[in-house]
Amino acid sequence: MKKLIKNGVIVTATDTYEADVLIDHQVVMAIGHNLDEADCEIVDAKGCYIFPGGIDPHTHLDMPFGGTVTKDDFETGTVAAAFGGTTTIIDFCLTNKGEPLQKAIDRWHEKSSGKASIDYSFHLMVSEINNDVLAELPNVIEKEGITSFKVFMAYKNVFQSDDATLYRTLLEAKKLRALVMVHAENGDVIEYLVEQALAEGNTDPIYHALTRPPEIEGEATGRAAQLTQLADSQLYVVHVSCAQAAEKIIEARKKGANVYGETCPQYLVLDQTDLEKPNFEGAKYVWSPPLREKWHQDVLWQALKNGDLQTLGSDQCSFDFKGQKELGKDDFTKIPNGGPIIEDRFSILFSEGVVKGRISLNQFVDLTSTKAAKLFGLYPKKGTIAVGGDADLVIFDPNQERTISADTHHMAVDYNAFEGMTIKGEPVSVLSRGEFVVKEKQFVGKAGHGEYIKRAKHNEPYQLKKVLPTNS
Ligand SMILES: NC(=O)NCCC(=O)O
Ligand SMILES: [Zn+2]
Ligand SMILES: [Zn+2]
Repeated sequence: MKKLIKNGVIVTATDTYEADVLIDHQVVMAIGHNLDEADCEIVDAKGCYIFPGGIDPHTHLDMPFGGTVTKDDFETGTVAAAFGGTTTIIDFCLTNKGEPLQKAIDRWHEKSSGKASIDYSFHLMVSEINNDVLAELPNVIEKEGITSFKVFMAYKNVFQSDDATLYRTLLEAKKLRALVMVHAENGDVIEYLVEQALAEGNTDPIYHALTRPPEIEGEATGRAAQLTQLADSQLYVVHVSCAQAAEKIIEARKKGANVYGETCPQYLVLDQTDLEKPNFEGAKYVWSPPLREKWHQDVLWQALKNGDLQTLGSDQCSFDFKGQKELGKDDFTKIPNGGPIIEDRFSILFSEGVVKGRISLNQFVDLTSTKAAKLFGLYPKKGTIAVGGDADLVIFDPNQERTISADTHHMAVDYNAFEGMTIKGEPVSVLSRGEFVVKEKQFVGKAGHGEYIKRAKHNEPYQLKKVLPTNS
């Protein structure tokens, strides 16, 4: 059924204006005033903003890590994402050395197919470059529409690749017009610092942060940026946590390099002292890169405001405290890294960013949706509100307040890292391709509604299907 959203204020990355939105055939059919109401379900958005659906470019759902598997899968993770105003996620497909890339991609399709209630796509981890991989990569782009490759510079003996692999991936990505993503930390030095800490009997969660100092992230970010310039390629640095890494991105961008950066809500709001919480509670705050001293937050906010960092990912990677985080009770290196954030990414940025005057309303949309759509080949199908684009919309009440809690969140985990934090501004209703997924704060979507999206190449527009006339 056609829908007409009336009385709301549309906000895109560039404009803020009052207009109604007519939805049909899954897309935005018209934007304006006095639109034809015939056969329409009328949705009143009075007092609300209408935002493009959030795009979370960094999730790990149903992902094996450290001998366990993330608690949220494509079913629970996408329900929680929808409650939080996110209508598209891009998840990381992990690969194994020696295994055909297609096999890994098929495994990720099996994990997600029929489960997601919002649209999704994949990035592909590249851990080695050899003739088999080189032969498969064009197919990954053409057949699967996977146009971003992830290289880990950390997690030694698990995910970590060497510099030659990163450099060769950058060269290949330039040729194929894909975007290379890096987890930028110096894994070799981390391994040495970890060995030292354990030898001295330092096993508490805080040592996770102390063995991964910010210089280690800054060094790896600078190295990746330099290799990108050498290859004349393009780079996206995931989960930037500190001033040292942000500085390297700013420096590279000033030289005209195609280097982009993402940060995450945890680095904007939480800090290293959380790792010192008693009764092993610090384990709830183990991310890589780790939480930093509080002053880094100001640098990250400034970088978001100035456009030096372009996106906000959640890095959703959730493990229960009981039974999963507890694996590292006697040894911080065994604490599974990551946390549950997919649900609160959008509202935390609104509350801490827009409400507190750190970023504008239009920057909020750019950071949570538009820039990711542009960088990852989804724009203008997604990432804005425009005729012909998918009707992925968030009806957002800027005055509603909520206190974040594991008792009320929709993620599958037994804790929330932002427990007790009050946020202002909440999605009321969320639509994915014209269908309500969340209506008046109730989940009304269904597993399997979410479609796998084959993306366009880096910096190329997604070719929209022709919009059908409203009476067809
Ligand atoms: N970030 C984190 O701690 N866990 C997820 C895996 C990764 O992104 O490095
Ligand atoms: Zn990472
Ligand atoms: Zn991640």
